[in-house]
Amino acid sequence: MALKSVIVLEGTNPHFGWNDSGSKPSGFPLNWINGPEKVCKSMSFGGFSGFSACRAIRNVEDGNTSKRGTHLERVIDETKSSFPKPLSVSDLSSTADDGSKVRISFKGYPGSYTEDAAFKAYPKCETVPCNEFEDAFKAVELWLTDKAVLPIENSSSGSIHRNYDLLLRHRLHIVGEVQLAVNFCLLALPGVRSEHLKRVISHPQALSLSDILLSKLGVSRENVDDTAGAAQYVVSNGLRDAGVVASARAAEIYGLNILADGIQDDSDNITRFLVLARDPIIPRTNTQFKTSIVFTLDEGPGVLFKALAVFALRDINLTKIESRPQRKRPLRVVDDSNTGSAKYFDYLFYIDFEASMAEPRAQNALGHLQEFATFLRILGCYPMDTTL
Ligand SMILES: O=C(O)C(=O)C[C@]1(C(=O)O)C=C[C@@H](O)C=C1
Repeated sequence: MALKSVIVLEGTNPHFGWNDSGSKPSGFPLNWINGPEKVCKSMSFGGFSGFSACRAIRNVEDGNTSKRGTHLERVIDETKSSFPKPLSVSDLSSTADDGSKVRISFKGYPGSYTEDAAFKAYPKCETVPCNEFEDAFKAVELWLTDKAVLPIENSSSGSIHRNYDLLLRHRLHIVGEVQLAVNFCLLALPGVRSEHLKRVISHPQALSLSDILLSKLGVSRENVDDTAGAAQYVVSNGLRDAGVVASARAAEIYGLNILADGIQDDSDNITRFLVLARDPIIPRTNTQFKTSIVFTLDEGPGVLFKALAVFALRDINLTKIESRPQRKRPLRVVDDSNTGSAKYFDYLFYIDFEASMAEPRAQNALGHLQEFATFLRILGCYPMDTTL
């Protein structure tokens, strides 16, 4: 697959000169990290460039929905004439605007759990394997794919921090989430039995979450980038002393036998994935929506308490809070005349809350937060995945 060089303009969504050959992905992951990293400097809602979240939420009066609809709806209406149409919730089907299949980039090999998540969201999608998470983002930004799917947290091992950082560094929008019950299998080449295994290869998370069985087998563990990549590696090198922790679908794709099924230590092993796109979807209220934001605060007693109170005051349920170091400014030096200068770690706070940006209470909560947040960006407003 050849790559055309394109210019990326921030905040607009022109169709670039990418010529889609229509060919199926070869199965070899894409890898082309070479452009300058784009760092988010300003706060914006969705893809509506020129309209900051500050502007979108500040002028909204509590509970005020005029005949013309909410302020946010007016902003969207005003924006329609000059910008491409945002994706709608109905775009969570398997057809793109031009009727072709949705192309989804993901990190890993065919047969990985992330690819399973893409198929759960878009059963007929065409998946595009990538070498790195960043490649999956860039594939969308360069119009090579329509969407990207990436893991964000696991019920047992917690957050995938790298992807929180990438969400901020790139300007894609969260347009959906997928919750997947991850069922690990122990795989090996045909004819190999578990007592022949000296080592087991997989993604570090898959190995650590299958600790009970692997300890019983007394095998050594070898980390690779993804579960399906481990299956491919064992097959292509004909390794008869090595097992793999991966999915039943990976066993089928690479011709491995399943020696044990459901080997995860916790029977409830759920990974949550995000679906990202160039454009946001229009927030609605006819189904349960979630909104994801990232913000920073000044130092001071109770500032995080105040930030969280803007949601509690409006009866908005928080489903996730994560903090990450501000890599651009990891330390804040504060001059205190009594004790000298103090050094604080500076954090970004990521919050998911259960409300749609079409609801006044969500707009009001963010308007309130904006009064004391030093930075605020809405990462996306999207339908909740309530299925497993
Ligand atoms: O290796 C894979 O198959 C993946 O899709 C990645 C990933 C992850 O990074 O969290 C996804 C779910 C599994 O729990 C293990 C690994």
